[in-house]
Amino acid sequence: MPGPLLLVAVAAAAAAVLCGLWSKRQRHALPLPPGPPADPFLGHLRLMPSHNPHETFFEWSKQYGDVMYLDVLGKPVLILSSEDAATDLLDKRSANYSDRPRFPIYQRIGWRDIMAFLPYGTYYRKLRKMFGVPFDRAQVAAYKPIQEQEANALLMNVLRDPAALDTHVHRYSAAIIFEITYGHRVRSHDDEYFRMSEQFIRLLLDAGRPSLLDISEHFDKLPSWFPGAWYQRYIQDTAPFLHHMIDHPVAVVQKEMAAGTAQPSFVSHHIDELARQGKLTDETRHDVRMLAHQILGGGSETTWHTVMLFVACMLLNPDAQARAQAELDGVVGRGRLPDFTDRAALPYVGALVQETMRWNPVLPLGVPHRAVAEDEYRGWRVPAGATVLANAKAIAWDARRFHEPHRFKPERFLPAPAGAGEAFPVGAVFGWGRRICPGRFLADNSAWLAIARLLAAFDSPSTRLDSPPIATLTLPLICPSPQSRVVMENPQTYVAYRFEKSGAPLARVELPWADPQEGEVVVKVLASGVCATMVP
Ligand code: HEM
Repeated sequence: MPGPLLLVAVAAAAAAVLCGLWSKRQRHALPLPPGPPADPFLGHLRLMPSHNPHETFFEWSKQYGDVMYLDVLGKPVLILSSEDAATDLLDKRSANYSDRPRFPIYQRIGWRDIMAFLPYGTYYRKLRKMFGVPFDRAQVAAYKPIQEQEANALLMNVLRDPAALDTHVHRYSAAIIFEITYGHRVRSHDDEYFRMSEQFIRLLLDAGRPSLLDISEHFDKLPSWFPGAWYQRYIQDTAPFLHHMIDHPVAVVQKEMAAGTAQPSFVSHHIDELARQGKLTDETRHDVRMLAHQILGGGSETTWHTVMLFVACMLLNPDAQARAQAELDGVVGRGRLPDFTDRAALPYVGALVQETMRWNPVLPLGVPHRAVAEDEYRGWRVPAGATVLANAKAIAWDARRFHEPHRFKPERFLPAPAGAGEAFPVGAVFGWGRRICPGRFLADNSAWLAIARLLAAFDSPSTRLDSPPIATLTLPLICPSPQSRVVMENPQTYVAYRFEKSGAPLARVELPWADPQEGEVVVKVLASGVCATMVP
């Protein structure tokens, strides 16, 4: 005879199973979230925008709401266009929404084990743990000297060749990553690693951005003549190069470690640690290689685009630039460059960095998540396997959270009464739940430093490139004394100096303020960068 406790347990289990079946059936009967009218066979395929899908989704969300359903060749896609919906599903229910859809192109070019594209599971969690510690909030402080050194190189490069600003900013973001990851210092634009990262970006751009079609489960089944079959060449071109890019730098670190010349780095740390634990195998070496490559993939282009976006924002919003420069002048003065110790005293510059990130999120649809099991949300059914996209642009431009969201207004993030006290949309910028960007603390420091120093040293370089220099100075490139005293020839006009040596232009400096008074300008060429001071 079974005891009463066992009977109760069996009855409870049966009830739970029946309840589960019943609620599953009931959930299955729920309607799908709203969306534009679909074709009976192709679903929304023909409506799918090939360019800037986030803009189209943003427009659709005004009609269909913040939880929108699309069907792409039978694949369910959910678009979340509000902070509430994205937080409810991707943060609060992240046990179900931390998976990724398959990325067939990426898998074929060699990114099978790239953490950002891995399904949520044991292997992903292992890699995320290995990735996490060196980039947590406290640990990233160790990288500040690298960021400062590269910010100085950025200023010098902009000074020498302002027209190549984009390349200089790319070098800044890539060089930080290369030194942290492989202990490799980028010393020139011809650096082998920097060239590799340029070629990598070119390949991505040449091939075009993978579209929503590429994340479809059906991608593998598409014939090569199918519109958009450019991927065939893309895979051919990219795979061997990527292989080299993934393997080579780690092989170099291992050689240097054997020779005792390796600089401390993410790779050397993990190899040492694995060896110490007796776990250094081909398999774990592969993990380290893929993680190291992931740091560049996740961290370089995003930071580069953030800084370039800042330049665009300054060209469009000179008042915000002037206000940030006034704050820098007041706190830092003009005799040195800002550094991390000034950060807390520069609230407007901090808000300006945040507003740059909000105004045009670098990843406007984030990275897709995937619902593992069927779910119910606000009375709608979310099918198992649905791709879930958070529309960062719609969230960052939500008029219920941000006043005049289309306008660039750093002060929105300043606490009242100085500003509107609005909350920075972390999710829209850095993602959600267990998949939130693990490089966000490093990224935040890199973006802040580059922006603060560019503001301190230059005044919209790209707008002033065409201004003819009004004074030509002859200075050696590296000044023998740290200070060179220069008298301005025409103080009323905009200041642009060309440094020449033996008649050949070496560099041109544009001083960071627009209306100098009459007097002398002291141009300091410091080991740590360039700055200039007005002497009344
Ligand atoms: C301003 C710069 C950056 C922005 C805007 C940014 C943004 C993002 C976003 C939106 C995601 C997707 C999160 C999600 O799935 O919900 C992501 C993922 C990721 N980011 Fe960043 N990121 C930046 C810099 C970095 C840096 C510097 C690193 C490396 C040090 C990095 C490494 C990664 C990795 C590894 C992932 C994948 C995480 C996962 O799937 O678990 N990112 N990032």
